[in-house]
Amino acid sequence: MQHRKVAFIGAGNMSRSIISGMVKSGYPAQLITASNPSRPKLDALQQDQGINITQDNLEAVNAAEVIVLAVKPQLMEEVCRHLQQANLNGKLFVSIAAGIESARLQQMLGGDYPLVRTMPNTPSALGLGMTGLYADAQVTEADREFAGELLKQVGEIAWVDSEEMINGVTAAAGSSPAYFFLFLEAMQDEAKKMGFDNATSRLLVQQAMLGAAQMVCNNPELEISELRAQVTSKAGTTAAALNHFEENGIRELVSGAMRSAVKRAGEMAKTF
Ligand SMILES: NC(=O)C1=CN([C@@H]2O[C@H](COP(=O)(O)OP(=O)(O)OC[C@H]3O[C@@H](n4cnc5c(N)ncnc54)[C@H](OP(=O)(O)O)[C@@H]3O)[C@@H](O)[C@H]2O)C=CC1
Ligand SMILES: O=C(O)[C@@H]1CCC=N1
Repeated sequence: MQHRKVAFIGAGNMSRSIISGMVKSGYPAQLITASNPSRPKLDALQQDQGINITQDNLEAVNAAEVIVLAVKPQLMEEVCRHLQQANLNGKLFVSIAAGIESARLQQMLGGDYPLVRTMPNTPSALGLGMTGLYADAQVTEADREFAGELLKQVGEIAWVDSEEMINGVTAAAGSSPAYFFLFLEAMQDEAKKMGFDNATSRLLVQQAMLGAAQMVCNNPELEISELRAQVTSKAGTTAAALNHFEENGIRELVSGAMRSAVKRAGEMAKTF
C-alpha cells in the first residue's frame, strides 16, 4: 500500500486499536503521529508502538497528509474549529466518529476537503476489525484506495454507497463487540453460579465463542442457521436452551437493540 504520514487527533481506545493494528501489520511507525491533551496515553503509545506523539493538534496536522479525527462526537466541533488554524489544503480527512455526517464535519472544518467517514471497531487492535467506509464527493480514487488500505491493515472493510448505511455499520459492527461481551458476561455469571471459578467460567465461555466465530468464518458456504442446527440434537440440551431464547423474544430483542443504535446515531447527527 501507499505509505502516507497519518495523524490521529485523539489517542483514546479506538485510535490505540487502529494504531496498534497498523504497526502490527508493518505500517511504518515513524509515519504515524498521535495527538492528545493528556500525556499517559501518548506515552504508552510511544513506548509500545514507537510512533510520534504530541499534545498539540496543530503540530500533528501540519506534519501529516492524512488526518484521522478520533475524538468523542461532542468534542468534534471544538477540535475541528481549532484545526482551521492550520493549512488543511491537500489533506485527506478520515473520521471515525459515530453519528456525525460528512457535510457537518466539512462545516466544522470550514472547508470542502476530501473526507472519508468510517466506522471501525475495537477488535482492530488485533487485526480483526470490521470497518465500514463512505467517501464524499471530494475523495479521489487514490484517496479512496489509501483510506481502504489503511483500514484493511486492521481487519476487513466494507464500502457503503449511501452515508446513511454507516449508521447500519455502527449497529452491526461498530457497537456489536459490546453486545457479544454482554452476552459472555451473562454466560460467565451463570457458569459461576453453577460452581465454576472465575477463570474457568471465563475459559468455558470465551473458548466456546472463539470456536463458534471460527466455525462461521471457516464455513462461508453454510448459513449460520445451519451451523446452529448442527449443534442442536433433537430434544437435546441445545434445543432446550434455544427454545428458551426464542420463547423469550431473542430476535426482537436483538433487532430492537440494533435499531436503538441506528436511532441514537441519527439523534447524534442532529445534536453534534
Ligand atoms: N470505542 C469504540 O468501540 C468505537 C469508537 N468510535 C468513535 O471513535 C471516537 C473516539 O472514541 P474512543 O476512542 O472510544 O474514545 P476515547 O474517549 O477513548 O478517546 C478520545 C480521546 O480524545 C482525546 N481528546 C479529548 N479532547 C481532545 C482534543 N481537544 N484534542 C485531541 N484529543 C482530544 C481524549 O483525551 P483525554 O482522555 O486525555 O481527554 C481521548 O484520549 C468517537 O468519536 C467514537 O464515536 C468508533 C467506532 C468504535
Ligand atoms: O458507542 C459509541 O457511540 C461508539 C461507536 C461504536 C462503538 N462505540
